[in-house]
Amino acid sequence: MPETYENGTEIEVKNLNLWYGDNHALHDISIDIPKNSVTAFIGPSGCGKSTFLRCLNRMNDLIPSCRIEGHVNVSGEDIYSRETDVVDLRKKVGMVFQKPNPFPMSIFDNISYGPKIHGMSKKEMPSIVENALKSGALWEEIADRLDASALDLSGGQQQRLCIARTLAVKPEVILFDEPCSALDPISTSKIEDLILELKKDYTIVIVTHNMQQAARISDYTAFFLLGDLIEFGKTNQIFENPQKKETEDYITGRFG
Ligand SMILES: Nc1ncnc2c1ncn2[C@@H]1O[C@H](COP(=O)(O)OP(=O)(O)OP(=O)(O)O)[C@@H](O)[C@H]1O
Repeated sequence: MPETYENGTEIEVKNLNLWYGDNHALHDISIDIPKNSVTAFIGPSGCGKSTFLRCLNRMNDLIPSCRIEGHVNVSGEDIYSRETDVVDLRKKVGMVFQKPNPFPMSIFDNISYGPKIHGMSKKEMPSIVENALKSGALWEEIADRLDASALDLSGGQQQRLCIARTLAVKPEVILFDEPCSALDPISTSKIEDLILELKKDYTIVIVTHNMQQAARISDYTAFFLLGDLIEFGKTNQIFENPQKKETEDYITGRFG
């Protein structure tokens, strides 16, 4: 595991175990995720990537059979402590899902929804919406139709809207769960460019099935297999000089 990071550590996970009923799905995971960087989680289907990602903003709380042991600190805060307010946590640690999921309302209302809930001032809403759409690389395409339904946007635009919606509440971390798997190559490349831009201001963690994508956009890569974190390191080291045979087999396409 890398020891120190240029921008410091954003997320510290220690000895995290997770069960769905009797299924022990994550085994004693410990990892330090660097600030203002892109960290990719890779591994074959069912290895626990999405489950682990969801641990980082307590999305698994919504699954009744799920039990978690261990520690997760986000910018120094123990997110599984009794005092943690989950709504505040999910503001700090935003999430973008595999399929774009805009609300069935206007573009403007999609972006202003979160800021309103978090009590941001109504007067500032137009500038909050504009800034979020600019940061989400969507403003120029839709500035003249903020009242149109978000559902009329293309799939790629919807995904950038969902990213802008996450940015509008000013998170510190953004979790991406295979954000491009429903998108064409051009939309995918726009999202990848956007992620590279966003890492200047945010800590990014992305689950991807696409190893070329991990190699293109991530600074660090974690390889998971059957609920174990097998190897974690700088992306070029993981891809060019993996230390574990399982990583090498996966990277070179021998399985998975
Ligand atoms: N809601 C759930 N309830 C019960 N078991 C689950 C649930 N979600 C995931 N699992 C199980 O946990 C394990 C890890 O699944 P997970 O979806 O995290 O893997 P993954 O690596 O993200 O897979 P994929 O790449 O296919 O999305 C699998 O055995 C899966 O069946």
